[in-house]
Amino acid sequence: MTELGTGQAAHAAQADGEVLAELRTLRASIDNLDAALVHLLAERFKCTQKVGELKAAHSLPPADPDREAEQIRRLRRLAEESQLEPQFAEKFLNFIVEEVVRHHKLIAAATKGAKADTAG
Ligand SMILES: C=C(O[C@@H]1C=C(C(=O)O)C=C[C@H]1O)C(=O)O
Repeated sequence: MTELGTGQAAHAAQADGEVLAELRTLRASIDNLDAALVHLLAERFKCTQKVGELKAAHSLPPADPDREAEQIRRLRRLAEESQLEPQFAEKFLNFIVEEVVRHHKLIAAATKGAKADTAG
């Protein structure tokens, strides 16, 4: 490898500095977006917790496949419009819904147990 002249070395160091500055700026935005995602997910889970309690109280099934299919169709369309891979949007929703349904099953079991206890 050839040695860089003083001018070239200074130029390379400046370019590195600019690259690092851009990386830092982009990462600051990524950190803000990740924080927003966590907050959005926390709010979503607060809603789904209430849905789970409502369903358990009225003996409704924990999962609703028709509703899920409708949500997938909608999110795939929104993803396409936003230049996000629809397949990724579908996978992401399925990942969240799977966790929600797991919670709903636990709530249903706990509600059943509590009813059985009070039935004496
Ligand atoms: C939240 C619900 O329960 C489940 C979870 C869903 C979700 O996380 O969006 C959607 C449908 C159901 O399988 C619901 O029925 O609305």
